[in-house]
Amino acid sequence: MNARTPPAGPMPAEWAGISGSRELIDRARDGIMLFDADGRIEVANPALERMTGHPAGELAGRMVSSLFEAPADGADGPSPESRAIAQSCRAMLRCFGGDLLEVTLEPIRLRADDGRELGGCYVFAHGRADTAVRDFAVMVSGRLADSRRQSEAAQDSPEESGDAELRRLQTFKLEQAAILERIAIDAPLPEILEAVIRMLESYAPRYLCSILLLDDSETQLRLAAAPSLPPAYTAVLNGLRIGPYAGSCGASAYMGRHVVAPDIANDPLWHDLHELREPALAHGLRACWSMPIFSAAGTILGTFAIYARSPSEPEASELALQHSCCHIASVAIERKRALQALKENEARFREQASLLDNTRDAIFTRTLDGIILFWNKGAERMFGWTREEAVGASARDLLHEDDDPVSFANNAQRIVALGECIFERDMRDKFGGRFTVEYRMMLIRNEDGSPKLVLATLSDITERKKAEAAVHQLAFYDQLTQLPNRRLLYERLLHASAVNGRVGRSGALLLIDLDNFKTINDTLGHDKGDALLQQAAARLSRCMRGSDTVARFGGDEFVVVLEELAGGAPAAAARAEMLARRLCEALAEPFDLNGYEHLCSGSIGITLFNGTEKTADMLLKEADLAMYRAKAEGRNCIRFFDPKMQKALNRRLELEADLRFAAARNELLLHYQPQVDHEGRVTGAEALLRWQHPKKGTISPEIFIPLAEETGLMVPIGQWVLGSACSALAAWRADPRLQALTLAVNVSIYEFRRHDFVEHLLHLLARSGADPRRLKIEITETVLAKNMEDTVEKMSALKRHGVSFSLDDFGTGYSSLSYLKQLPLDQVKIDRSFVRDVLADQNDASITRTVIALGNTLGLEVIAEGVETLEQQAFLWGHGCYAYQGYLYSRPVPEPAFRELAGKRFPRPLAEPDGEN
Ligand SMILES: Nc1nc2c(ncn2[C@@H]2O[C@H](COP(=O)(O)OP(=O)(O)OP(=O)(O)O)[C@@H](O)[C@H]2O)c(=O)[nH]1
Repeated sequence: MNARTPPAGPMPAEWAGISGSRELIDRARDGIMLFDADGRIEVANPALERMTGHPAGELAGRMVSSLFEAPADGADGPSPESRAIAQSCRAMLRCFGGDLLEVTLEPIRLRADDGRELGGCYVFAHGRADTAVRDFAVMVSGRLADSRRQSEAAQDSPEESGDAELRRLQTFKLEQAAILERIAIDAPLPEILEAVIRMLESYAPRYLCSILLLDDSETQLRLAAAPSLPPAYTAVLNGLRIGPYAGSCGASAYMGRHVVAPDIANDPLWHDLHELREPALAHGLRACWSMPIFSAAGTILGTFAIYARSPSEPEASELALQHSCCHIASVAIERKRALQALKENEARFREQASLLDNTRDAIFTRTLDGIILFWNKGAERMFGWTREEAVGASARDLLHEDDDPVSFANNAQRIVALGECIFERDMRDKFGGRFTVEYRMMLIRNEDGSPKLVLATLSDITERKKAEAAVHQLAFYDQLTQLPNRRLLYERLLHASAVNGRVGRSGALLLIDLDNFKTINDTLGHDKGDALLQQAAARLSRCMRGSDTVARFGGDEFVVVLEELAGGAPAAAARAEMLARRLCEALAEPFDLNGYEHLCSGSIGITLFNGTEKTADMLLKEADLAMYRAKAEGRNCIRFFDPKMQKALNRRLELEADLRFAAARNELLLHYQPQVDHEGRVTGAEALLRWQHPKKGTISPEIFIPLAEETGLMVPIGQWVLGSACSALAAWRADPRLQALTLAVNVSIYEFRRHDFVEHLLHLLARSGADPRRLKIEITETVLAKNMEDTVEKMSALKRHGVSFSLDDFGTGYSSLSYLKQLPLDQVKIDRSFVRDVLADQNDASITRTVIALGNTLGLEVIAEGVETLEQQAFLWGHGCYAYQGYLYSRPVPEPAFRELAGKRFPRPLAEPDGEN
């Protein structure tokens, strides 16, 4: 009791036996008053005083009616409708200052059998009255009424009857306490319910009781306890269907209220229930009062019935007892069911935990601070820590999260922000073993949404990672050297270009080709070749920074990609060259090929890049071009790709493409340059090839002839030239000015080397109708360099048909006299380079003289080309050269112009100029 709250007046004598009653009244939340038969307040509890504002102790002694605004039934306020317990009703309470307060009133009025008022108890509440308080008030009021009745009946010996009642009550209380204890120790429910019944039956031996429980379908009642009822009756009672006319219990459970059948034999509720009524009556059960057992939530759990052997209705005290028993039964049933639910939950949890234990994955939960709360068997297997060791420990220590604190801090933030996260991580177990996991974290929240804990699921993906790595290794690495292969190189190159472009830096691509590597394979064997490639790869790798790539491009070629070289292009070039030198030096160290010492070198081509303008293929082509230059310039050296080189290359490629179709498109044509004798007469012409390009105009033979030679186009072009020359010669036969002229045609070594060259030429001559004696084939010294026999044979064969031969560019090569003697030549031609400076350069003059002398000695005609001045002509004439060709007479001209020239007479040579060299 509150120290400031004074006791609510003295307790009437009858109340003294009900232990704890005063305290319950004083502590009740609801207002309680007890009044005597005159309607005078005996006790008013502190709650009532607080409600009404009346000073403490002031209510005791006042009339109940003074507290009500409008008493409904005359003197003492609302009149109860039943004999003892009326329905609750609304009432207006008069407060201390005169204010009115509307309350719910639970009236418990007590009357004697003759209808006399015995006083009673009122419970006031703002809402519904507390059922415990109400039950208590009912019980206390019942006891009070009984006690008053008995004291009236036994006026003579009040002490005696008071003592007996006190003992019965004490026994009842003790039994109640014992039952509560059994509930607390979780004794079986049937046992407890039986004890409740026995408690009432021993207090009131004239009664027999039963407890029935509503089944799950909520349509039938099942027998829970009825120790004193005849088994033949309980057998029929068990399974009783509830309903408005289903006997006292069936109706009580159906309607949810106290149902009294004062005489079973005549009661309408029992009327149609023969199967139950007959055995009841047969066993002497005449009255049945059934009360619903409510749960705390207000649902019906079952019924508690009291049977009497004679027709009767319950006294208020009996009702109070029944209430009390219902209450205890309700506590027992609810507790049992709660325990059952708890056990089922636990079993379910254990089952789920065992399922979690059966998975291969490690599953654990941790607080947000990282304290481990749950740790499954998978986690034990994965980490080596037992559940006992792990639960309560810090995940940070157990899982070595400090190895990577930043990442764990990030993940902790992510999980709170996003609710879950997945990542891969290398982990360590208790014994230091390492493995890789896929780590999934999920945030578990409280009902209000606040973070509660983290559920972690870890799958060991070490094997999968290894398999992936092996596949990756096969796909992206060279198996011999373990260097990145061509595929990975392309990726890195792409990445490097993109990065460099973004940051505005240059990168470099180096192509390294080992020099004469083939020889090692050929001389020492493939295994030594392999060993050299492996060692070379290792050396190249050692020279690299981590960010650079060295890849095996194929065969004995390696590619190095340098990313983000500092400074502009010149600095980048210098840096690339420095590294290339280092690479050369590294390769220059002797290699030990399983006991064989081998010296090796490499040729390196370098190109620079910036951004993604050039594709990987373009860069590789550039580096390749530069590398070939390095090879061409003696190997074991470094060359940069020069953009000019590329431009020339591109032009060449274009030209080559055009040249391929030039003949078919009629872009090729022959010009004719007259050849003149010392009398000034035209004796013939040299046919010179011209290419009239539709866009680029006339293209010089000095440009396109070497191109045709390099690209293999010389043969078809040469065939066109020969065919056209033959056609021209055939046409000349009809022109008296031309019919006696010879036509000189240049034949390249490529054509001449063809096995069917002779047949082909004869075929052209025959087909065109040209006179073979008018055709002069000009060959160069290179033709003579190889396979002399074949050359002589072909020349001789043609000569037999009248074709003559001139040796072009004589003196520029290495042809020896012995060659000249063997060849069936008709003419030698002095190269224009000697003629040009013949008057100014001693050497040229003496070579020219020698060639003329030689030709004359061998009986060969000598012709000089490039004759531009009369002085040159005079010199040549003076030294025995009687045939000339050059601008002095005419440039090469189209055929119509040549026809004109053919009849012309050019000036004869002058006398040899003075001061001959
Ligand atoms: N042992 C070995 N040889 C290879 C391998 N792959 C390619 N080769 C050979 O490597 C040689 C490459 O020769 P090239 O680079 O063309 O010629 P080289 O002899 O190095 O001559 P240069 O490059 O002009 O100095 C070829 O003979 C290939 O057969 C390999 O994996 N192992």
